[in-house]
Amino acid sequence: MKNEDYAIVIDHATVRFNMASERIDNLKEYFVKLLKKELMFKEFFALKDVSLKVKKGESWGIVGTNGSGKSTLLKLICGILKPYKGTVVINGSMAPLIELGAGFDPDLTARENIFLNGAVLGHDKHFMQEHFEEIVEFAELQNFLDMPIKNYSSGMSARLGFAVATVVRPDILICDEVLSVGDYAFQQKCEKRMQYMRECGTTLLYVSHSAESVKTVCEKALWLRKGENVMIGDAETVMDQYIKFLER
Ligand SMILES: Nc1ncnc2c1ncn2[C@@H]1O[C@H](COP(=O)(O)OP(=O)(O)OP(=O)(O)O)[C@@H](O)[C@H]1O
Repeated sequence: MKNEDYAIVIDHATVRFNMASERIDNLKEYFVKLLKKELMFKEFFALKDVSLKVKKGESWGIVGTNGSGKSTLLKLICGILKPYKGTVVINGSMAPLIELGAGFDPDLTARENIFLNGAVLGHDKHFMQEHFEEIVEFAELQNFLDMPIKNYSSGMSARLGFAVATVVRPDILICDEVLSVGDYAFQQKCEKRMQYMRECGTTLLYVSHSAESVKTVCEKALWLRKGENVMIGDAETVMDQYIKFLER
């Protein structure tokens, strides 16, 4: 297979963080230690030698317990983090839904934020005007449009974020657990939209703690544990093994 047939190629990627190895209580203490070169760090590898090849149009679930490296992997793919070792190659436009409220200004109203978030995703004002009603309708927030986002609940922000990110079909849609804060009915609606996008050819990466949701939405899955790739394969098989591991 040629490289352009893949949406994402991650080759032996390692992500390293420097973590302070002692407690520092304030900024002054930090700078004194920094100037005296007394700051002690220890290395922490959030991802260790992970490889993944995602073909265009495939849908992948990424699973693992808390702290296993799922968000780190998504941030690596979105370019928020750079690999310490290894490489990441992306082919196509990307709509990342990674952190709740990312791309929103809390002091602006929902109406203003729709345009702001649209601009962050590369859509001009005219385009956003054209799709405004559709976004609001999907998010079901007609009555809250003139409220600042800081007064939104986490579920309401997630609705709006998902509605804006999926108004056009991106080549690659990346969904972290932002959807888990939505209520059941909205999660079902998002699942349906993800399935529809998948049918239209969008490549999907989806982090979820719900095995059922991953099985419904994804054909493939990657299971991470302590930053390492435990299992990779079709979603049914990986999820069954993962559930067995959780139930031990
Ligand atoms: N900026 C950072 N600096 C230091 N360590 C970090 C940083 N970001 C993440 N980590 C560490 O990397 C590890 C993986 O974190 P990550 O957020 O990728 O886990 P996760 O699988 O998404 O977890 P969760 O299910 O809780 O969301 C954790 O141990 C976390 O503490």
